[in-house]
Amino acid sequence: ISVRGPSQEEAQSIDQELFSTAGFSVDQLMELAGLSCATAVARAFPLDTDTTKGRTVLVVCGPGNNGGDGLVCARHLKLFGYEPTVFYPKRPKKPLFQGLVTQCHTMEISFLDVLPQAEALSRTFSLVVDAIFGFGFSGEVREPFQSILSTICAATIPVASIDVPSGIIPTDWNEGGLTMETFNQTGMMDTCAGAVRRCIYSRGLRLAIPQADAEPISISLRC
Ligand SMILES: NC(=O)C1=CN([C@@H]2O[C@H](COP(=O)(O)OP(=O)(O)OC[C@H]3O[C@@H](n4cnc5c(N)ncnc54)[C@H](OP(=O)(O)O)[C@@H]3O)[C@@H](O)[C@H]2O)[C@@H](O)CC1
Ligand SMILES: [K+]
Repeated sequence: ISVRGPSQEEAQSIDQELFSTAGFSVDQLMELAGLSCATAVARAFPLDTDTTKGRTVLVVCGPGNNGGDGLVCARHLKLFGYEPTVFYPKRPKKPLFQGLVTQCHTMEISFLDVLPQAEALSRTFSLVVDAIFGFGFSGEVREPFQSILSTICAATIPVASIDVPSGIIPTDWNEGGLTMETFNQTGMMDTCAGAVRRCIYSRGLRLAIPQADAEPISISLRC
């Protein structure tokens, strides 16, 4: 796999620019990001209506805005005909996130209290959407997310990562792109190589809002 994209710093500055000069709000951008990701998932993993499992998607959400993207993504996947289930172990007490959870409940999206073991997870779901960490991630992965990532990595189903595979610090990607070697250098992702090989990468938000005067950002993906 080889991915080229903006660095952590560039991604953060693009978002800051969208908030300030371009006048967008967080919930607007989050809605756009979640919809873009659901669209990318539907394209990469088309709905299989022949089996119950073919509709099932587990969306694992982290405590920041990447997790918010995941909640929006789950809602749109449901509208597209999938059966998303959400695992959201650490929930911020901000109205934005509480509203997103309420919206999922209203749409009869189930929430898990406990993440199943890798084998049960692979048997029950056709895909994991990884909305655990995005460009706000830093340092070593702390619990409970270390165990959660290990379980996801041990599962045999594909993983679709929103913004960036969780556990990766997206710096210096533009030098040679993000390669399997890069994944292997980042402790956590070492054990995840199998899962990463099967992941898609969606940075829908920044693709969806072109700026006429902006430097083009090249993103490419080969699996
Ligand atoms: N800019 C925007 O508003 C928009 C951005 N968008 C999306 O937001 C993403 C960036 O969001 P973000 O900045 O909230 O960071 P994110 O990656 O979700 O993680 C932060 C959380 O993770 C935690 N955490 C960190 N390191 C950790 C560790 N080692 N081990 C364990 N926990 C750790 C950290 O916890 P804390 O350090 O506070 O305890 C914090 O709670 C971006 O990638 C895109 O998907 C879109 O929604 C559009 C609007
Ligand atoms: K992610």
